[in-house]
Amino acid sequence: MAVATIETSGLTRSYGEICALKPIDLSVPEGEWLSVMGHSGSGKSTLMNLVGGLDRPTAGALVVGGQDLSTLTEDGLARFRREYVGIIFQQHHLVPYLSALENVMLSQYFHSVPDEAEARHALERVGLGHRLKNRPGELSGGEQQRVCIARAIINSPKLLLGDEPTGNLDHKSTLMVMELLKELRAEERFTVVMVTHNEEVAAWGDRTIYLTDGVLVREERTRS
Ligand SMILES: Nc1ncnc2c1ncn2[C@@H]1O[C@H](COP(=O)(O)OP(=O)(O)OP(=O)(O)O)[C@@H](O)[C@H]1O
Repeated sequence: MAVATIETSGLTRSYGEICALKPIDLSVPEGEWLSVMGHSGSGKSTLMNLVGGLDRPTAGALVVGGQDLSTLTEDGLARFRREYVGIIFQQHHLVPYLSALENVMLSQYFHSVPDEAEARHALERVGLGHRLKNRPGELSGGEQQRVCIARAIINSPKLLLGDEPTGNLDHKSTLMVMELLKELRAEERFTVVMVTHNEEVAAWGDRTIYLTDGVLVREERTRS
């Protein structure tokens, strides 16, 4: 898989009676940073989960990096996620009794072979070279989120997904995390899809789409 383009056509996801995502046509070029906004329950996470191969569409076409995700087997989807996608959640999902370094190495374990030097380097890149041995409970919210970023980028994903990654952070930590993501993206050129409730966070992207009740109602270019 060479490039992280996303192409959807009539992409739909229903949960029984609930149509979480009405047919959506979306085209995200390689390297774009797309922000996804909308009120609670508008379908933001549903869309993010689909493009990240964490969920399957009910109908429509979904092609990411040239792969039609709707036709992949469970194993194929798992491989897609492993080789292609990095995810940062609002809840950190760090293991509380493991150090920052061990948390990053744990994710390597699922992708390939744990490599301490590589994990250390990833933590240094997010400015945590001095906090390797600390457990999540000993780190600030912003630092914990930076461990998550190290974990997400360690396998050089082509697509980085964020589900409210700064939702629990104060203004200063939010700025630090966004600045860090911007720097990493300038170096690695990955495509970003970031769900947020915060206009200021959305403005870090190139383009913002707005969902209402599962419908893409509006889009805005945030940067030239
Ligand atoms: N697994 C599920 N089973 C049933 N309904 C679901 C499921 N996941 C999401 N939904 C429903 O789909 C709709 C869209 O949910 P989604 O989580 O995508 O919204 P969201 O915009 O991300 O909301 P929030 O900002 O609150 O996280 C909601 O009505 C939600 O209740």
